[in-house]
Amino acid sequence: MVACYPGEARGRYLRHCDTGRGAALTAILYLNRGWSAEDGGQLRLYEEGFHNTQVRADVAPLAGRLLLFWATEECPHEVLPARRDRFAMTIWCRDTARWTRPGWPTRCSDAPRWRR
Ligand SMILES: O=C(O)CCC(=O)C(=O)O
Ligand SMILES: [Fe+2]
Repeated sequence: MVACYPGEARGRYLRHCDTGRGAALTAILYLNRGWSAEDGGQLRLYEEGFHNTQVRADVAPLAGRLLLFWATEECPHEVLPARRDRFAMTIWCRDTARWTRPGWPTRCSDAPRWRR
């Protein structure tokens, strides 16, 4: 999917998790040349937990930047208001093994964790 967040309307996407898309991983490629901090539109990542408001990181949507994160409650996120048109190409990577293999974790908190 390619999404455009219109700058004129201060396009944004409120805090959510990418659950319900049948995906294990979200992959986003940003397409915005010459993006600066004043343009807003950062992807704000929160600490794990749907209601957790602690900010983990703000990521600028710079052209060529590829961002990967779990499409689970482990990675709540939102797109902050953009002040110019903001483009992003997203692929939700499915993991069919999750549904077919007995005992496979259905929540990332049950799976082996990345070291931070
Ligand atoms: O464009 C982004 O940085 C994130 C978009 C997003 O969260 C989504 O499409 O679910
Ligand atoms: Fe999302």
